[in-house]
Parts: sequence; C-alpha cells; structure tokens
Amino acid sequence: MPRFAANLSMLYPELDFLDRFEAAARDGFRGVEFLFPYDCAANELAARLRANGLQQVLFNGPPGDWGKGEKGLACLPGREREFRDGIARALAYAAALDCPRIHVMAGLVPAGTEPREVRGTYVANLRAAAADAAKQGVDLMIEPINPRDIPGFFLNRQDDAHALIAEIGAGNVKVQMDLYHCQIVEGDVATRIRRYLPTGRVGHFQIAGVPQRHEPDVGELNYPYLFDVIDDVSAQCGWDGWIGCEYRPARGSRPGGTTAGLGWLAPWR
Ligand SMILES: O=C(O)C(=O)[C@@H](O)CO
Ligand SMILES: [Mg+2]
Repeated sequence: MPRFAANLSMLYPELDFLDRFEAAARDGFRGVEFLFPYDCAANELAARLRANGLQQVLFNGPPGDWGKGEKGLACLPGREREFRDGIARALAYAAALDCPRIHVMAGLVPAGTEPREVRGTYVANLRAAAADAAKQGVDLMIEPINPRDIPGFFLNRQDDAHALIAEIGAGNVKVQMDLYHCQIVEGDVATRIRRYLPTGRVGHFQIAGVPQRHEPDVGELNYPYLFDVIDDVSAQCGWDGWIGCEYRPARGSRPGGTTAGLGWLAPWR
C-alpha cells in the first residue's frame, strides 16, 4: 500500500504554513514534505511534527535566490562554495527534523556556458554533497522537471537523471520521480516505473494531475492504476518509500478546499 505525504508548500494554501501540519494530520497523513524550511526555526518545525505525529519525509536544499528566479545551484559554475554551504544548512535542518531525504534542485543552465562545464560542475557538486550527506545517513534526491514549468532547467528526463547518478557514483543519490513532470516530458509512465523502481535508484515519488497540476483524480493520468504498479513493483523489490502529494488544490484557497479535494485518497488511507 503506497504511503502518501502531504506537500505543505502546495496543499492547504487556505492556512498559514505552520497550521498546515495539524490539517494534514487531521486528514490522515502520517508524512509531510515541503519546499523550504529556512524561514522557520528548526525546533518550531520539529515541535509541529511531534505534536501532530508526523514524519518529515523530504524538503529542498537552499535554491539560491528564489525571488530572482534561481532554481538551485548544483549546475552553476562559480557558485560551488554557496552550493556546499547550502547543503550544510540543509543537513542541519535534516538532523533537527529527523528527515532522511533532501531534494537538491539542479538549477537553470546559465546562458553562454559550455554544456560539458555545466555537467561537470553538477556531477562534482553532487559527489561532494553526497559524501557530506552520507555521514549523516541522508539521501539526496535529484528531480527531472518539465521545461514548461521551469524553462531552462538542467534536468528534464528520467534517463538523464539515472545516467547522472551512475556518473556521480554515490549510493545515496537517488531520483525524485515526479510523475507529473514525467508524463509531460516523456509519458509511458507505468513502464518507466517498472524499469526504474527495481534499480534501487528511485528515492521518492511525487504526484499531481496533468496538465493543471490539481488533484490526481483530475487529468490524463490514471493514478489508481499507477499506484497498483508501484505496489506491485515494491512488493517485488522491497521499496518502502513515500509518494508526495505535490499539487495545487483545484478549490484554491477556499476554506476547507484541500480537504474537500482529498476524495481520491479515501481508498488508500
Ligand atoms: O516542482 C517540483 O516538482 C518540485 O518537486 C519542487 O521541489 C521543485 O520546484
Ligand atoms: Mg516535484
């Protein structure tokens, strides 16, 4: 049976961020993820998790200057020091939140750079970060993201992510397989799950309806079928990770809007 985590950056937009923990627990979630914890004190977040019986399953490393459009630093030549400092900061939060995974966003390919230099920077950065994370037993996630949502993003495809992981050569770097992005870029989602999950290199799933990124029961992907595929493959290969619910509720910020849209979860709760 898949385990679902509420993405608190996207779900419950009708509530203040810190109130979303309680709402997720009330709706039956046992795990949560979010993008960035850095505006909140780690002990405040840890207290929310504890008070609501929740497990932190994932959050993102610092992305650079998000307000100016940066989407990660991993592939940016010349920003290596800042990248490494960001990983240290993320690892401190991971320790405080007892979180086993950090998503390391790749970044936008800088204009005028050689593809080989960008790839080399990415691989070297991930290798160094993985060594730091391994000391703490933390896995680093890399996520292919569709170029419609983030034009110019370095990593778009599952096969590229798996090739990069082979090149990085660290056992604690894994793919964050976001089925929303996967469907938009590549399709053939069930076959890709069957191909990649048994490799042990998929650390986390995320889901949303395609194309609007609303609830998973709206759109062109048949999620009940895909959950059965994940269950089936997991039973064979022993995968026991989480599926992050990373969607924008169709009812937006209307009071109770997120909870009202969770009917799709009922058979899996
Ligand atoms: O956009 C996504 O998909 C994510 O998982 C985020 O962490 C990155 O924007
Ligand atoms: Mg995602």
